[in-house]
Amino acid sequence: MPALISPRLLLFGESLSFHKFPHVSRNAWFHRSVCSLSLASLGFKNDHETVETGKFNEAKLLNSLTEVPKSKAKVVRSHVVKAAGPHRSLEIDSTIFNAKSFFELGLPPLLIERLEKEGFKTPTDVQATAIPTILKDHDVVIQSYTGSGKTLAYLLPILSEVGPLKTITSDGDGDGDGEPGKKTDIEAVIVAPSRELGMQIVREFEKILGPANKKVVQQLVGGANRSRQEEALRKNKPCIVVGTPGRISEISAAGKLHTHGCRFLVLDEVDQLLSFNFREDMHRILEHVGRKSSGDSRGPKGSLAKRAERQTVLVSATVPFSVIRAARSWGHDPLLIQAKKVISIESISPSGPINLSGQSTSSDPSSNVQTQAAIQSLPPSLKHYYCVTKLQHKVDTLRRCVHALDAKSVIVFMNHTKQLKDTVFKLEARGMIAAELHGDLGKLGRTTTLKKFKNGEVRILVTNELSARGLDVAECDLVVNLELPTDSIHYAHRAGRTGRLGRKGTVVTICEESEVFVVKKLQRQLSVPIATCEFTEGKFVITKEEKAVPALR
Ligand SMILES: Nc1ncnc2c1ncn2[C@@H]1O[C@H](COP(=O)(O)OP(=O)(O)OP(=O)(O)O)[C@@H](O)[C@H]1O
Repeated sequence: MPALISPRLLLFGESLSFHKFPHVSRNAWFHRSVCSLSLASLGFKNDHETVETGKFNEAKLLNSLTEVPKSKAKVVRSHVVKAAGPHRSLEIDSTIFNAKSFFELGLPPLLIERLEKEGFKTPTDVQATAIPTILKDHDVVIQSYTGSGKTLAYLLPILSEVGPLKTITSDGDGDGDGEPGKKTDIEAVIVAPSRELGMQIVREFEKILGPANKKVVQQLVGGANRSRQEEALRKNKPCIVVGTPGRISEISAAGKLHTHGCRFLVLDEVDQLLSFNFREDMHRILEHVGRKSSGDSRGPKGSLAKRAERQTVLVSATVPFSVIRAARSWGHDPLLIQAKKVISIESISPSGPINLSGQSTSSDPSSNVQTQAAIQSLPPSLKHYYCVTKLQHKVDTLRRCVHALDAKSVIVFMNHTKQLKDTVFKLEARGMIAAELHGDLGKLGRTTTLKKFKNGEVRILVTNELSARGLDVAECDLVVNLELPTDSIHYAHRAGRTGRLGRKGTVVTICEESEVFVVKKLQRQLSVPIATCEFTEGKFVITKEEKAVPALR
């Protein structure tokens, strides 16, 4: 049971920003010794030479692969991302960034130039660990908390080897075929479970590639005109495609997408892509994209030799054991990459729950697969609360919650479309600017709503699981569960829509008395304190501050 540390009543007026609440770091709970691999065992040597130092700083990278106590972590700079439209800017905690530049990670100069132009100066921890590992041709699983920059962690190594920004090799074009400019096949396939996420990844690629190179990447998402996508493939000959499983496999089955020579296969939100819904399409993709690894685990692959196999990158904030199993069967000596750790997947026990730190698994009955998968998926800067109310008062409690916290950009999660529509209607009746986002809306409706929410025209987005994964709205400062998520994994992805990239964020679960036990269970499973709160007379009142008992002990 969670230990109650201070059953006191805290009062905060509207004038006080909720960002100023005392922050309880989760890091202490998760500080465990890890089975980190050395750089040598990963094959990191001197081949990432930099002009600045003349030599790749191995010691520095080794530091990045081992746990650094927070107090000793270097603060590089404070990153403040500009808010779109009338949004305010939320401050980013700079400890998420390690003291390292993209330059030191072995990325090519053209790519670094583009990164600088777009304002990306310093890699996040997971990027600093993932980029050199992927550049060394390893198959990987990238697991780090929501909003920690996992997209660039795989996108940058791909652009180092594919497209116009890549490293120039001796044959002049970087593809090792000795024929500059010749390209017949797709070189990277990125799969995402939703249309919105797919489009977001495309935009991230386009941002880095720059306006002149937009055609290098093609989106193949469902809900959009398929023949137009096929026409673009034929005309533009992109080397990277990003899409949803159904659309990619459809176009591939029609013979319009040639991926047999593909070098990179990325499955973003892989645990969701492994679900039953996507089974057939994923099967086709795995069979037709690149050449699967032989599974021969003898010795590392020659990094200079041209790869004959595809490199498989699996990505998610939540990694259940099914993902570890998948990585083993689809990859070659796969590695698990976390913010400052690299763990051999072979060292993770095949039986029982997965312990992401590489330790032996716990005998604690609470440490089941769900717990293990969701743990470490939440940004440490998030604060979690729950508020008990009657079913018929939920929307009113939501309104009071938004007012009391003075939240500017709110995502409200519900489970059923009908109730979701009712909530929007009620919020609007109370003078709040709200909009619905769910799968029943048409493509145009979804895009427009999302755009309005991102630019601040809509204050409250009422949605369902469609938006729980990957949606990146920097200025979202409050997530509300108006209906409970089904489990800790769903809670983690919902919660992760706020507190992006080290920003502060608040998650409030509004539930009935009979549902409190579920919140307590989530607290235990996620090992985060979820305090009880109330909203009275425009004030946010913490009625009980809880301290979570770590799930893994
Ligand atoms: N090094 C960096 N410097 C500044 N901004 C960055 C950096 N890396 C990523 N970002 C920005 O941080 C935001 C969050 O990144 P991203 O969406 O990749 O997180 P994520 O870990 O994939 O989250 P989720 O698990 O929710 O999908 C994005 O807006 C991205 O552009």
